[in-house]
Amino acid sequence: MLSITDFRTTMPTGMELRQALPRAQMNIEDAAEKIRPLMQEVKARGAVALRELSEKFDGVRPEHLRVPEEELSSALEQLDSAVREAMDISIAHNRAGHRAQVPSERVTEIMPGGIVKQRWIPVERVGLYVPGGLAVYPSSVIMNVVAAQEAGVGQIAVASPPQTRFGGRVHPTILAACQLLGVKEVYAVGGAQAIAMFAYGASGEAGIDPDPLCQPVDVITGPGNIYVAAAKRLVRAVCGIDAEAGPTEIGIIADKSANPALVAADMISQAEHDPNAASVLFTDSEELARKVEAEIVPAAQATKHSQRVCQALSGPQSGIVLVADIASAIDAVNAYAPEHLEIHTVEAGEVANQIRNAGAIFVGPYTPVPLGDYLAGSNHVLPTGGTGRYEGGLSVMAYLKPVQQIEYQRGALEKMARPLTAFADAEDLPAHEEAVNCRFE
Ligand SMILES: NC(=O)c1ccc[n+]([C@@H]2O[C@H](COP(=O)([O-])OP(=O)(O)OC[C@H]3O[C@@H](n4cnc5c(N)ncnc54)[C@H](O)[C@@H]3O)[C@@H](O)[C@H]2O)c1
Ligand SMILES: N[C@H](CO)Cc1c[nH]c[nH+]1
Ligand SMILES: [Zn+2]
Repeated sequence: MLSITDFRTTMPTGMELRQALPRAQMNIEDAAEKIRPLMQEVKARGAVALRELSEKFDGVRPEHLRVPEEELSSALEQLDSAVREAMDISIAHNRAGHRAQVPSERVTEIMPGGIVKQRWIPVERVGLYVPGGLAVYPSSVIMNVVAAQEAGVGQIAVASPPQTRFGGRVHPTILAACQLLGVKEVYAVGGAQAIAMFAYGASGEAGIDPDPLCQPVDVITGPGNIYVAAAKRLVRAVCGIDAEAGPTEIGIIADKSANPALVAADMISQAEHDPNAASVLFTDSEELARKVEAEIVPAAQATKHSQRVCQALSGPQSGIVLVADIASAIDAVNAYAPEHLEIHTVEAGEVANQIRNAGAIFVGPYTPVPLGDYLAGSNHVLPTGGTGRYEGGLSVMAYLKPVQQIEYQRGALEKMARPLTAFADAEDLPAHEEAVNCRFE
């Protein structure tokens, strides 16, 4: 079921290594070309286009694109008590984790009478995407909303696909999570069309919706399938986004001390998200590789979402990478930059310290990815497709702008007049020096 890439005798380096590792064939650029026209439709025709696109991609035409407030409150009233309790724990853990990320304002005295203040200002309005195609993700409501709230964002809007099973409404657990967190602006809009609605704003349909239906936002965050990730890439010129958090990936570094049943279970757990999900094992033990394959085949066939799990595990994006030693496994992982990385080796903490590129790192056999998906207090919205080489997971920083505030007194500016004149002369910008010198004439 899992393909084998054998680097034990020779391992490529640099660009060649990146290309030799298991990766999905469908790339985000191809997906972007497919959805570009539909995003222009939303920009031009607002709610009318949103309803047409829902019919085409979600198989249902939502009556209310903007979810009425009564739907939100009744969803929370009807929420199962065990799920409510789990959400409460997740919210508390995530609040603690995200509050600790908020940087404090800093004032630096550069010279007597001259200060630079580093401020962190939240953006005004954000659009948060919550997936709802093959599975529904109330946990992603918590991951997005708690991070935005802890950053101090004032206006929070959420979008999630309309569900055929619920007559074109957003899934009730997603609505309940929104209500629990005090989010009142929720849209039954999914996929790339939701990202377009947030980026460009959308007019309402005459006689049905308020007009405008949705105002444009400053930042869009949240996970989704390849079309959602591609749409976020396309709107980068008009608003901020978090990392490209596309189809899920798990990388596992394991040595012969690892428990093959746990490794197999964790690879299956993330494969169940999407047929395009990737599960890759990096190991220096051929014996472990054999045992994992023996565990994974029957387990993948028996699990509830067997079809998409088997498709994900046998696709070109998944497999086993055999390496000469754990140092080579670390190099291969750094070249791959998995969304999630689990470490099942002796001295797992030391291996973790050598990882440079991964969305989140899960250390030891008692820290499986599903813990981070729901309850660990870390964020599960994480970079995929190798973007973890230069982007991090969702945090309060996605919603905060660093702004420098500068204040010099007369004496400090006077001291800087001479060197400033020299700079302005060197750049042949005499009006710059005049703007300073005129203050002292
Ligand atoms: N990286 C992360 O942080 C992270 C976190 C959670 C989930 N995920 C990923 O989110 C994804 C959720 O995917 P999903 O499909 O279940 O839900 P989704 O909400 O992301 O996508 C569903 C939407 O996709 C659109 N769509 C479907 N087929 C299309 C097509 N052919 N062309 C254009 N648009 C199309 C539809 O509009 C639909 O509303 C999974 O890939 C999962 O692995 C990633
Ligand atoms: N593993 C996903 C991140 O890629 C997050 C998630 C939500 N629910 C279950 N899992
Ligand atoms: Zn998951």
